[in-house]
This record gives sequence, structure tokens and C-alpha cells, in this order.
Amino acid sequence: MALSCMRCPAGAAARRAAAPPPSPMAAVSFARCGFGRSTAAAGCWRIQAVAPQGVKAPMDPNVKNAVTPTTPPKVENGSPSEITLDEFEDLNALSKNDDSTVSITVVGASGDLAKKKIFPALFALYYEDCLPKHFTIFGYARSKMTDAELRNMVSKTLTCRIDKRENCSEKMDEFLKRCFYHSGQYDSEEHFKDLDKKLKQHEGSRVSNRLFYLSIPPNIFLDVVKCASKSASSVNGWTRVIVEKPFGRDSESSAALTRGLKQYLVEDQIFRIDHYLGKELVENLSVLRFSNLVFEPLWSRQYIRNVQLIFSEDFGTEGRGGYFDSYGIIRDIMQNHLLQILALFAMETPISLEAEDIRNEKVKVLRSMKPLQLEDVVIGQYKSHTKGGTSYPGYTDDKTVPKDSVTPTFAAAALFINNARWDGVPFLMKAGKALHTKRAEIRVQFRHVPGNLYKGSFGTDLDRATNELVIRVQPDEAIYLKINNKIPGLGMRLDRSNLNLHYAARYSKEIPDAYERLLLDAIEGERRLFIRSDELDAAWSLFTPLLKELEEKRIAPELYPYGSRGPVGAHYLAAKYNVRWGDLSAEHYKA
Ligand SMILES: NC(=O)C1=CN([C@@H]2O[C@H](COP(=O)(O)OP(=O)(O)OC[C@H]3O[C@@H](n4cnc5c(N)ncnc54)[C@H](OP(=O)(O)O)[C@@H]3O)[C@@H](O)[C@H]2O)C=CC1
Ligand SMILES: O=C1O[C@H](COP(=O)(O)O)[C@@H](O)[C@H](O)[C@H]1O
Repeated sequence: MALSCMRCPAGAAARRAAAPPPSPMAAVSFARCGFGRSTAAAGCWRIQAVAPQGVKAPMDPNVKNAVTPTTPPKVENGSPSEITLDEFEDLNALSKNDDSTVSITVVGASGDLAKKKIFPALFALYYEDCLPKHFTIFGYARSKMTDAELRNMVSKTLTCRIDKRENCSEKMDEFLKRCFYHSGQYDSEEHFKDLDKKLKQHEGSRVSNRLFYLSIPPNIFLDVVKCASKSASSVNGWTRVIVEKPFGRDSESSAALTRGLKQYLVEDQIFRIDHYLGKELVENLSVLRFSNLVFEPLWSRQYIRNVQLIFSEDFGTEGRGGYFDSYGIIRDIMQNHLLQILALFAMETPISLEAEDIRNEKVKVLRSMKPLQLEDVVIGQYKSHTKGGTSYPGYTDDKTVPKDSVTPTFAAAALFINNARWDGVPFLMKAGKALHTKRAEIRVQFRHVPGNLYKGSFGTDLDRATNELVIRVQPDEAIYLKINNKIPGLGMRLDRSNLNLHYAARYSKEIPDAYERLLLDAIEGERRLFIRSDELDAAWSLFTPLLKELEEKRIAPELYPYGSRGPVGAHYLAAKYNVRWGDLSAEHYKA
């Protein structure tokens, strides 16, 4: 039997267990389970009641003349044993047979991100049966293309998961038939009106819900939002816009962008995407902490000595030098991806898993932080390097980058959260391109064991004996805890070993791409993993003074060879706070 949109490892049994009996009073729709979706937590699926006909339902602020409420009241889960799997499937079919449709317009469809990430993610959702029954995908860009040409372009980047190969090409054909293209200018209301006509033809008499994904350079965001909202927004359903980073270059430009967007949209319609929030292990961070008794009591300055957030890529800015040179690594990675992870890591327990409760806690962390000081930052830029007969270009060898550019391609920084939980704990960030490895990790180094009975076994370097929790976000997802252990035998010798949760060994399911989770969330109106405007303001406040100082003083970055471990200055910065970067220890390579 085909299962629809499964995210729960417990599978159909869990869904059946959690599904309540059908109510004669209300139509039902099923929502995916997951963090933030179900407060009942009894199983995978919860039921949502849709007001019976004639009953006035609550509406999204952005829904004009809504026919179907988008945020229906929740009904608590019913008795787990009262529904058969067949009944469940019937209900599911009923929910999918509803009278609404979703039109997804990928603006900038001819571009790199659309091809590489957005269309493949939409296909993966289709394959998993996660898209609504009635949906249409439109590509929009200036390039001239027919529907067939778009399909041909998209088909080149579609793949099926390794564990889901059944009917793959058939599913691809079905999916491609639902993809269309409309060529137009980004600032032409007329062209968006033409798009609107085409969307209407596909939507027919159904309630139309519309999602626009802005996969375009930021200088044209506002033109598109203006035209789309004036000429192509839904008249009877919701209209939502996914905005890609960069959200400005500093506090002022970010605030101006937000003001501009809010001329045409309300905050709830704006989905600012940070794809790191969609990564499986970032999503798991709160689960690890809040659902395991062993971690939360340790989660403070009392036991944690420092936290490290590390991003490295083993390739340079190849092909994106033009964009990168006006942003640099601090804006590209630190101010968004690493800072978002930090906020999730350090937040207080939210009062619920609802989006606003989580985002409220994250913004409190960001507002408690000290703006970054120049003396707490090290910047670097990669230079050319020849290894094994191959020569790797330096950053400024890129034709789109000025020869005298001082844009950092590497940065390390020490940040502090001035609140009771984290006072004095350094949060060290490190991000770089063209380094020796591709990796993203969160490392938590714990304090020394007071009066450790075994300290004689560690020599003079007590740091080597501290516990370290490593959350390897990518690649080869894993969570491991370094502990001290007795080496088996008659003597008393200790070594450091890992308690290791290696995802590939533990779970057979392939991990979905971050864009899949985030697109599905946007379609479902789940805002938890998207950045709210006050979070964005707080994030820019931390980095803007530093960025201005770096640029005004044209501070020269420390040069490091392509493929190396980055500037040595990063070690001095860590040493200043009595920290050793965890990713450079010998254990790292054994893990
Ligand atoms: N690529 C990536 O890996 C990532 C990208 N992003 C962000 O996503 C967005 C899209 O990225 P990406 O696909 O790489 O961007 P592209 O540079 O490929 O641009 C996307 C499309 O926008 C149109 N376009 C490009 N430049 C201009 C211009 N100056 N004026 C008007 N239209 C233009 C082009 O379409 P046409 O000419 O057909 O109209 C192009 O195909 C950007 O905001 C980027 O910062 C974020 C994270 C990663
Ligand atoms: O946002 C960005 O992220 C990518 C890295 O994303 P990942 O999912 O492949 O780790 C980075 O290469 C790019 O410079 C940046 O804009």
C-alpha cells in the first residue's frame, strides 16, 4: 500500500495509532508530524478540524475571503485503537481530495539555485507524496524558454533517493508534466498579470494558494514582490513569499529591505529562508537537548567550557566570486547559518513547540549578546597553492574579484551571551572556504572533572580528558560524545573513546535535503524554521559595527594556502579564551 508523506520512522502503525476516529461534524485534514507540529506527541499524526460548512472559521491575516481556513482549530488526538489502517487511508484520501490548490512559482527559474536545489526538492516532495493533490509549478525568469525546455532543464537535476527508486522515471515524468514556464521581466506588472492568468487556468474554480520562491539576486527582490503582490497574488487563498539570503548587507540595508517587503506583504507572508535550519541535525538539536534528561542539566556555564560552531568548505568561491566579494564569509555564513545554530543551541526552553514560542526564545539569545569586537575576530583570504602537481587558484585570481580585494574568505570569532546561563562562556565560530575539508559541526567542550581521581592517568594536559559532545551536521551526520574509558586489561590505563551515533549505521533512510523540509514547511504555513524580522535585526546588530570597521579600515586578511587549515591567527584567538579548536585534535580524524 502506498503511504503518503511519511516523515515518521514508526511508519503506518504509528500514524494509525495516533489517528483519531473521524468526526461526523467536521471534515478532516492530516498534518505531518514533527517538532513544532504536534503538541500531543502521542504519535506521528494529529488531526485538524476544518470548520463544517456554514461555520465561520478563523483566518490567516493574509487570506482574503478565505473559503478554507488555513489555521484551523486543533482537535486533541482521539483513542489510538479506534481506527483501522484502511479508514486512515480513506481519511487521508479525503484530505487530499480537497478543494484547494497550491501554485508554486520559482522566480529566477533559470538560475543556479533553482536548478540545483529548488526543483529537485520539489520533486523529492512529490515523490514522497508530500505535495497537495492539486499543485502546479511555474518557473518565471527573463530567459526565453518553452515549457518543454524548462522540463528538459529541470529533468537534468532530478534524482531519486537511493532508498526510493521504485517507479522513479514514471514519477519524474508525472512531476515534469506539472511544471510550466512563463518568461517575463521582474519589474513588469503586466508580465505578472499574464502569469496570473496562466495560474488561474490551472487552478480552475479551486481555492488558490500561491507560493513565490525568490531565487534571484537581492537587488530585484522588491520589484518582484511588488509585481507579484499587485498582479499575481491569490484572491481567495493564501499568498506566501520565500526570500533567499542575503537579507541586506548590514542593519540599515536589512531594515530597508524589510520595510520594502512590508509595503506589499505582512510579516506572516514572508518566509526568510536559512537553509541550515532545515538540516536534519540542526533540527535535532532541540530534540537532543529537551527530550533527554542527561543533556539539559549540563547545558550552562556551570558545565560547559566553550561551544564551537565550525563550517568549512574544501572549495573556493568558484563561479560565485562576483556575489561573494560584496558579502564575504562573515555575511555569507556567520551572521546567518552559524548564528542561527547558536541561537537554537543556547535558547531557554520554549513554552511550546509553536513557531512564535521558539522564535521568541531565539531572539532573546541574540539580544543578550555582545556585539562583536575587532579584537575578537580573525580574518583570512585564500591564496593560490600547488599540491601534487595541481595548482589551485587564489581568491583574487577569480576574474570577477578585484585584485586588491580584502574580502575575507575565512573568519574566526569569539562571541559571548550576557545572560545568567551563558555568562563568560566563549562561543567560538569558524567559517572558511578553500580549506582542507568540507564539514559543519557543533562542538561542546565540557569543564574538567573537579578533583578527578584519575587525573594522574592523563598527564599534565587535563584538556585532553574533558568530555566533548560533537554534532556533525554534515557530511556523514553523527552525534558522538567523547568520554574517558578504561582500556580493558589488568592495568589501569585510560583512553578517550566515542559513544557514537552514526546516522548511516543507525538509520537506513536517506536524509532529506534541507530545502525539502523548508519548502514543505512554507506550503504548510509552518514558520518555525524561518527567520522573523526581529531575529534578523538582532543578528545584524551583532555584526554590523564589526563589518563597518573592517571595511572602513580595509583590514588586510591573513593569507592562507588553498586547501590548508586556515590562518594561524584562529589558534591565537582560541588560546586567548583558553580554548583549543576541537576539529584539529587527533581524535577528530578517528571519529
Ligand atoms: N546558488 C546558491 O548556491 C545559493 C544562492 N543563494 C541565493 O539565492 C538567490 C538565487 O541564487 P542563484 O540561483 O545562484 O542566482 P543566479 O545568479 O543564478 O540568478 C538567478 C536568476 O536571476 C536572474 N538574474 C541574475 N542576475 C540578474 C540581474 N542582475 N538582474 C536581473 N535578473 C538577474 C537570471 O535569470 P534570467 O536572466 O533568466 O532572468 C538568473 O538565472 C540569490 O539571492 C542567492 O544569493 C543562497 C544560497 C545558496
Ligand atoms: O548559503 C550558503 O551555503 C553554502 C553551503 O551550503 P551547504 O548546504 O552546501 O553546506 C555556501 O557554499 C554558500 O557560499 C552560502 O551562500
